Amino acid sequence: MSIKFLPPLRLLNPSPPATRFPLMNVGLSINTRRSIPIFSRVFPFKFKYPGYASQFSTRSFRPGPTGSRPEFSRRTGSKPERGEVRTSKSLVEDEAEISDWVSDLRTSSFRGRFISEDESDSDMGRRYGSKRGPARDRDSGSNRGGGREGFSTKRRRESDSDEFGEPTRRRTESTFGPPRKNRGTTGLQNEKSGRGERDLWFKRDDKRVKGERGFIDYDDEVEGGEGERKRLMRNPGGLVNREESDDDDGNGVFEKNVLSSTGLKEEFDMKDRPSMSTSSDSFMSETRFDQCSISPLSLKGIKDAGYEKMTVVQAATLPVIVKGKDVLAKAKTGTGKTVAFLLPSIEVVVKSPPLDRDQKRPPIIVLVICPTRELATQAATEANTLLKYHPSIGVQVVIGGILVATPGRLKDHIENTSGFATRLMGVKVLVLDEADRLLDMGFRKDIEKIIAAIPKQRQTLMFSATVPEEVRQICHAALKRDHEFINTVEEGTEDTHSKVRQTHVIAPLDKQFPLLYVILKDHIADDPDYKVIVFCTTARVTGLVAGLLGELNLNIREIHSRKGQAYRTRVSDEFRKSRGLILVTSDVSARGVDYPDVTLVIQVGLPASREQYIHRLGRTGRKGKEGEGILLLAPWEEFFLSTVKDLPITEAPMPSIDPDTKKKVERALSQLDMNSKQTAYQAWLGYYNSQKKVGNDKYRLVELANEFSRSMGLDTPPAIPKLVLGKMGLRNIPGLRSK
Ligand SMILES: Nc1ncnc2c1ncn2[C@@H]1O[C@H](COP(=O)(O)OP(=O)(O)OP(=O)(O)O)[C@@H](O)[C@H]1O
Repeated sequence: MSIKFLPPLRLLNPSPPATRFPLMNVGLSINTRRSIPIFSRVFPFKFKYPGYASQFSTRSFRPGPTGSRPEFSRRTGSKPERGEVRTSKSLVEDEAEISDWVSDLRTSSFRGRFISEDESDSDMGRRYGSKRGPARDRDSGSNRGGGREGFSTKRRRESDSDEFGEPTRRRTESTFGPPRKNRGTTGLQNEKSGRGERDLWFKRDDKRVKGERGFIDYDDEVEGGEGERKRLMRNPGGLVNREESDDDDGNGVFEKNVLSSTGLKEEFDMKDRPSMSTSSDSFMSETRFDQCSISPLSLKGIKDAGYEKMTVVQAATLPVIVKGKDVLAKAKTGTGKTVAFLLPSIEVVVKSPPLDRDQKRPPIIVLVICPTRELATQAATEANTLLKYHPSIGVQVVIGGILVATPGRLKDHIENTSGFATRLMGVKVLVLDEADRLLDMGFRKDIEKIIAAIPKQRQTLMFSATVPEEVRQICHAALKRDHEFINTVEEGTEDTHSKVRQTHVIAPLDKQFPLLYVILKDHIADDPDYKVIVFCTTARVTGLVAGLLGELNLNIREIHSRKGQAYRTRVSDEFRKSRGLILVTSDVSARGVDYPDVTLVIQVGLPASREQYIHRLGRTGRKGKEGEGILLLAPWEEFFLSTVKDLPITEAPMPSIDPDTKKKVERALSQLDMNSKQTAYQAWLGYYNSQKKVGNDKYRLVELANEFSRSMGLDTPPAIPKLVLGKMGLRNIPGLRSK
């Protein structure tokens, strides 16, 4: 598989000097934990280590009206505070499902042209002495920031990874205004926490001003099926589901090259790390982008995107990242993490010395890894937005690029594409988006390979809405020891948004289809502008539920691995723009997908993990909006609630199912074709077989599967191929029929 580089855009003019970062006023409480290996501690107000003391002013923090704690508890290193290494359960299908959503992005929308011009004419080049010649890692050869440990040194049980699907982001349109291109202002500008703000002071003390130029080159590929395959090899129970999604483990490779920017940048130091006001759900800071040391051309792109103020995670991480620190950042869903890692990464490209224009293979300077192709696409789209004006700055020399990729294909290229490994030697910034997902067993081997293929001397950024303890324990594999853990989720508050009401309904399987119908009907009656996502456990079960709801005349769309790329892209776009629609989906849509204004998220059946519950729920209540989440479980799945007991999930009053509704649902079920029930049954069995708490007792598992079969209106459970039963370890279990 080869990577084709499309002609990049031309840069026209050097950019004027960037503004510095004088003041950062963030409107939210942030926990920034500074951690140092061995002495991992939380220093909410006081920074014990001299290196940081110099960065933070001794000014007292002004507490917010809530009198809350300070922000930025910072931790360096990732020594676990407590708690065991949580095992992760291997599964299953859907993370590779998204693979082909984005083929349209191979089109010219991302293409530009590259015209190399004589740099000597560049005003910037004259003034700031930009060098020509091959890009090089200025810091190569040393690892001043501290060592990184290999995965092998970390404890983690390999047998059970507990996540299985991560979707993607897409953000062509914002809930806060017209499509990005036309947006002038956004509602976000008005979304202040209003609760006790504190100032963040920054001081520029290393006043290096440089010319910069960049070349963005982007190759987005299908997510790594390989890692998933390996994972499933270890977990035969997952094979059934994986087989469901094998068909979309796309081989498509598409790319764009965007010639990026030149900007003049003054480096800044953060003098003070101020406190934030404490609205646990306000995600906006008081800091405007134009107060920051960002190249003016990026600022123009930001303005066009309708962004004026930074979100809290952006304000919290930018000053640390631009100082060159490794960062592990945790911020709630839908709070702008993508821009948080892209913006400073772009600045690194912009600052890099120019390449010899004859260089055929410009190095990759920033490597962004996302678990799914869709997420990679969204990140690239966001990068494109931020880089919108960079092509006009007239840079004549390509100096390097940004590559957004999924782990599997990236690994393939490292192994099979000639010259690719050399290009990777230019990597200065590695970003792991959805870091916890990328570090779990499904991807870890690929990530190890990738990390081995890029320079040790680099900056690494990891972002996610969930950072479980085991990730903190293994993150040294990628991060320097003195990295900072920036947690924007205030300690003592939930990982979910308080504006999202969460309830659970416990009902036996035979009641679940009618209940789902009643819940949806009620919601539609309440809110004519409804926009609902229904998450199901596997692709096949998703197909079945979609079929059923369609038979019941609800306005539904479905997205899962069994649907082709063009269909998914179309449905995804439609759902993004529409109201009055229900999206029935598997976990391909669980992480990162940026659908605006989702009013309700329903999760049917056991979520693969606590993290997966949080990410799925995070499809609603984005950018500070309200939302609702309902978790529909069978009584034997109730144990899951203990894994999310810190979240405010209350018991919902049991909706009543009248006899007519019951009959209507039964009739609709009887209309569904037998094949969809058979495949759903098999997939259901595979999914729960891989869920330790359910799958450990095979006899009980089969009883439950047959209960599910009856809930679909079948008197006799469908027969399953012997081979599949063997792989699942279910041969000779009473109650199963084989063929
Ligand atoms: N400073 C900003 N002002 C206004 N909107 C912003 C800003 N930064 C990002 N956004 C928008 O906020 C939305 C959510 O951003 P993003 O998808 O990056 O969130 P996230 O934190 O990565 O979510 P998830 O955890 O679900 O992946 C996007 O539509 C994005 O365009």
